[in-house]
Amino acid sequence: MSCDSPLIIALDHPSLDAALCLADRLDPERCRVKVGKELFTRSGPDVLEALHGRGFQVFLDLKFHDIPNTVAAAVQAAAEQGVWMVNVHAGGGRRMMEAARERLERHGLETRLIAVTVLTSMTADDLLEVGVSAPPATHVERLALLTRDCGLDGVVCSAQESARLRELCGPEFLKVTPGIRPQGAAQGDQRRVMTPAEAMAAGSTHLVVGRPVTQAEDPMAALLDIEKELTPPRSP
Ligand SMILES: O=c1ccn([C@@H]2O[C@H](COP(=O)(O)O)[C@@H](O)[C@H]2O)c(=O)[nH]1
Repeated sequence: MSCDSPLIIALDHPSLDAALCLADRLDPERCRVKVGKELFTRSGPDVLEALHGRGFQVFLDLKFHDIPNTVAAAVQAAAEQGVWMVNVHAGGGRRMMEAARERLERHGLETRLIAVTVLTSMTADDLLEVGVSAPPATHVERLALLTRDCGLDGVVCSAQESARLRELCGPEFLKVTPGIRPQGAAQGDQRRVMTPAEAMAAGSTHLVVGRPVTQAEDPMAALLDIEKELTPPRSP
């Protein structure tokens, strides 16, 4: 099933049952879903089959980061399971990203391939501690340009960087942005955050939303509020 919405709901649940319990309340025409490390490690590919069976387009967010041959094989394995999108870490470098992209092309696999730039939980101080003295926005730009050069479809970045990346890499280059926090929502471990409306205005192409929906007392009401925030008011 195809979906026009920019929303990707992160199914960060500890079991297949818990993830499907939420998925069964979502409409695959109104959002995509994301399967990350916890859920995939616990449930394996079964979760992908279950979500595909319900008509969802799935972003498999395993952020592969390894030598080129290993990452290319992992990306191929993900794509062969029919996921809509898969990702690697841009920090794995040019040869790694090119190997992954070439592997998909060679096998005629149409899964979108994107690269994580700087995690949305990271600040300038965090980067400094791992040897990156550039501010997050500068490092994101550098990694996004490299990602585009390697022929990938886009990046994971924070919405705070979307406007600049739209200028640098063009509107078609995907800007998938976690760290989305509706007004008043708990920030948790995220650091570079924006509200849903701000993120769309800044040029994000997709918004990844986890806890503000999954941990809400009423997840469907929380999701509806976000959808309303994203729907432009109709002119009289
Ligand atoms: O830079 C990144 C890359 C991935 N994520 C993932 O997105 C969701 C965000 O969840 P929230 O609960 O809305 O914070 C989560 O699955 C992360 O693994 C990210 O946050 N930042």
